[in-house]
Amino acid sequence: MSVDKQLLSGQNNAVSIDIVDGYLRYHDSADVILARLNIHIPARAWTCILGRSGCGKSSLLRYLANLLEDRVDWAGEVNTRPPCDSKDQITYMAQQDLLMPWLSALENVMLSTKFGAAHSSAKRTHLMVDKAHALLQKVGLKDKANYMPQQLSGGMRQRVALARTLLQDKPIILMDEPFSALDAVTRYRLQNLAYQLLQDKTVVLITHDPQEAIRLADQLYIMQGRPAFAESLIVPKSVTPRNFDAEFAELQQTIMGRLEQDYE
Ligand SMILES: Nc1ncnc2c1ncn2[C@@H]1O[C@H](COP(=O)(O)OP(=O)(O)OP(=O)(O)O)[C@@H](O)[C@H]1O
Repeated sequence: MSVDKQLLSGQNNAVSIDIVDGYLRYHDSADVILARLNIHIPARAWTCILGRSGCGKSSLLRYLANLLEDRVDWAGEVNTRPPCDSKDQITYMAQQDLLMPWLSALENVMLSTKFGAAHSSAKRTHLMVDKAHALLQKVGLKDKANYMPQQLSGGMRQRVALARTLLQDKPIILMDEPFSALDAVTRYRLQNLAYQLLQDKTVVLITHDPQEAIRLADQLYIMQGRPAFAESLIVPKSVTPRNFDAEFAELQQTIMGRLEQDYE
């Protein structure tokens, strides 16, 4: 497929990840953070991960995103299917929007195109600008393309970050509490938007919010213990994003019980 066609259509290659017997320890600490960690992350589905503060959720995500590089000892397997270099397949979206304050919303969405731009043709650049505008429209910020981050609300900034994530068009999206700093309604709306826009992606969402996890999860894990392992919980059969019902409430209660136990 030509670069232009790829840009227009998206890569659309589905990738699943299996973590087998994961073990993680920071070089500068004697504490083992993760051990015997087994997680199946299916392609084109949402895998949500909960766990007490400090259990190692971000460490796991950052390791998968290749952000910990030489700072940890890792043992165990991370198998992607189809086999691929996960570095090329992953976009990481953090709790903080990480927008560059000196760039406009549009330029922030296009940030990834600045790297390796040496080979960019004028046609490709033009195409990316069009695509960035189209994505800003999708996230409801069509009229804010030239706004600077400080002129946008927290929810708007996270929508710019979402558009930036989409522009990269990688099959795997790792989200580390992307909605946690937002008020309840903005969070709810952004969950729906992200769900809608990331339907063909393999998504891993770390959250502290059991309701968020239950609304969105096709696969749900709780990390617990010291060092932490992951337990899979069965989610309701209803379609996501789920509405609140008896099954939802029951699972929420189960999760709260597990989390509470783990603080003891
Ligand atoms: N660079 C580091 N060196 C040593 N230990 C670290 C480092 N970064 C994090 N840790 C430790 O690893 C453990 C897991 O941290 P991590 O941020 O992954 O937890 P978390 O589950 O994401 O927490 P939270 O939910 O509060 O964000 C913590 O005990 C933390 O102190």
